[in-house]
Amino acid sequence: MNFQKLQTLGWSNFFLQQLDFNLLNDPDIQLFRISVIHRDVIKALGEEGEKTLMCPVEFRPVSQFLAVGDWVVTRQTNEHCVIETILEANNRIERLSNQQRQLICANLDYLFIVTSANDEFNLNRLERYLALAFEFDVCPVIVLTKVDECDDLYFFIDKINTLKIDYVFAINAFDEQTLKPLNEFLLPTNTLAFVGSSGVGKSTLVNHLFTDDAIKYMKTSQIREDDAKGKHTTTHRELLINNKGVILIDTPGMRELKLLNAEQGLQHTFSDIVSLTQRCKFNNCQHQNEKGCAVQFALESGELGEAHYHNYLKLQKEDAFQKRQALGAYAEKKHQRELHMMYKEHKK
Ligand SMILES: Nc1nc2c(ncn2[C@@H]2O[C@H](COP(=O)(O)OP(=O)(O)OP(=O)(O)O)[C@@H](O)[C@H]2O)c(=O)[nH]1
Ligand SMILES: [Zn+2]
Repeated sequence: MNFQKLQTLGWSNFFLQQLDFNLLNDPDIQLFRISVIHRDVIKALGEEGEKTLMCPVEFRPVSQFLAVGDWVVTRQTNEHCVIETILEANNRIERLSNQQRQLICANLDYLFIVTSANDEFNLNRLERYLALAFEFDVCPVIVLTKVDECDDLYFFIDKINTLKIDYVFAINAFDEQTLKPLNEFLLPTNTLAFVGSSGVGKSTLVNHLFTDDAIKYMKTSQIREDDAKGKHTTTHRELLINNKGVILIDTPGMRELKLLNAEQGLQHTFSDIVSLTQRCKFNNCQHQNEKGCAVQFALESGELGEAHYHNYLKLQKEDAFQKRQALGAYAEKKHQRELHMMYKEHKK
């Protein structure tokens, strides 16, 4: 096996230790890093480039067992290259979708959390992204974009500093000088992913950080697939390596992670209920049997549909649960960090 080649794909001793060494002499055995998961089509990068893999039934549904960025051991049969083992990952980002966990990506070194120095900026949202990074054990890097467009940079920086994060960068994507400090993360075999709201400048940043070659590579990395109906659909490659050897994971799931910020979405989606709650007699109304509850009144009069209301309650509960879970891990990590700082100060 050509481990040198595999290392350029992010292979490390952590994975090597998991291998059964008898397997290494078996000519039918190969190692791959998953590069695309599109419905049932799984592609992966290995010693000899990209290959389509077969996923056996015990690893289905795929989204619950396998993520882009995972390492797998495969066995070549007459017809297929079949996944035999999924190696334990350094980390895996997942989310709950219809009560089921869904894997999004695996084996990240850094999660770039992108936000912009304008109205989009929201400390709450940043906290939820950080919570996600800490929950799944990925090192967060906060990138504040569009600093060229704001008057008071320190308004934003001061807020970000309250989060006590090691890596914070303020950039103008079109000013090379401001991008330079990011080079410390752009090392060969590092795997990165970007999250952040739409329009904050993720693609712009990726295009700048990943040199011209990589952009061309991204543009030409469309893959044509036959879907079940025999039609051609186009997917793009979800794990990319630029000419410096930096690895980028960009999956649809990663882009949709903004859904984590469900609270605002809920308020928006159920604005009719939210405005009803503002008409309740008591500020702390639980909308159960309280006197003067506008919600109960609207339910009784039929102004508010039962199903609509129950859907709101259900989603609100789910969101609160996810937030508690995530913030729990975040609060814990923040606490540990503060202890560590105190300890360091003390030693000085
Ligand atoms: N002035 C300024 N504009 C920027 C900067 N970064 C990005 N932009 C602009 O912001 C707009 C949105 O940038 P995108 O890179 O498409 O944002 P995105 O986060 O990828 O958005 P989605 O693809 O919707 O998720 C574009 O018009 C960019 O040119 C910056 O640092 N300064
Ligand atoms: Zn009420």
